Amino acid sequence: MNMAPAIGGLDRILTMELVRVTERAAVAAARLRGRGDEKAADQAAVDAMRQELNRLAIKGTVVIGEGERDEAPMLYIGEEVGSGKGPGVDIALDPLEGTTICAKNLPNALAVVAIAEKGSLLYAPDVYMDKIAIGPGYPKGIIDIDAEPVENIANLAKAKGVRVEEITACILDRPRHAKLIEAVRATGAAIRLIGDGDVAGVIHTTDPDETGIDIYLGTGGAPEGVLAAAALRCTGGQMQGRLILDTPQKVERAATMGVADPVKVYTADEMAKGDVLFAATGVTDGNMLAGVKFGRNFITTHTIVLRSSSRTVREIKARHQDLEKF
Ligand SMILES: O=P(O)(O)OC[C@H]1O[C@](O)(COP(=O)(O)O)[C@@H](O)[C@@H]1O
Repeated sequence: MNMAPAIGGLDRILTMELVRVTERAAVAAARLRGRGDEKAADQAAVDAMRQELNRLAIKGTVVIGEGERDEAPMLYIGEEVGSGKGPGVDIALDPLEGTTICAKNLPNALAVVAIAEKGSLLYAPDVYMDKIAIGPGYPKGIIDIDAEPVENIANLAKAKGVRVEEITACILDRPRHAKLIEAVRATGAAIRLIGDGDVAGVIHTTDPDETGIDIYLGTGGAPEGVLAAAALRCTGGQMQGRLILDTPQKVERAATMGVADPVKVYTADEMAKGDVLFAATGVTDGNMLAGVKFGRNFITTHTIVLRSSSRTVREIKARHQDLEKF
């Protein structure tokens, strides 16, 4: 008997179940923090996440995953997960978002998963995506991926009621962003340059008082873009993303995944439709989530779990005493 009726599409009990999925992946990765071995940490997170996903009462298909089938044993695109006894759902995941961050034990590595109704997530190929994002509470239309940074930042400062100098933009520290960085600095706004981890970068815009980040700008992975969009759908922020399909092969590949217009600008609503559940657990300490702590008698994890249909934001700090399970 199903005790928890589906409200807004997905069974709400899944929201809490999802926490275990990212908790386990985060603990597995955290055991390999700071060891300089990206691959080992990623594999540990993948194995732990797969094990927990397979306990969920869903018929899940990984649509945003760790690459193609031939790259197994990673959680590949098209892999079926779950017990097979529940509803069919789309799953976007990154068992270790920020593999290098974890290997160096730097801030903001996360274990991340999003679940949506079948056919609701953008099937993004593993290409780059141009992204712009701000948090909730601003009028629609104040950011535009095609506008100059000066315009987006001025609009945001005005809507926030602060001076441009009091705005902070988060940008991945990459040579490809040299012009963008110059343009943002020319506005007078501050930049937080991050080495990796733009899912966290986008999510940080949803709570500027806590994180100090007002806007995310720049180019990162498209799969990470869909994951971030899923989070923003739940918190009410605004995001735009455009796939960078700069070769005929990429255009063709995207077309086989259902992308008819190669230059389309997707909003968060278009990248993650319907009822969406999202969970992220800190692997390393970060601006929003604490990393995994290994104590004498228990392991501590810190997770946010979000749901779009209710806009609920839950923060779960868990003490895991049954250490055998980890
Ligand atoms: O390192 P690149 O090629 O600039 O790609 C940027 C992407 O890599 C990341 O920084 C880290 O991704 P991984 O966890 O796969 O290492 C993402 O957050 C970001 O979207």
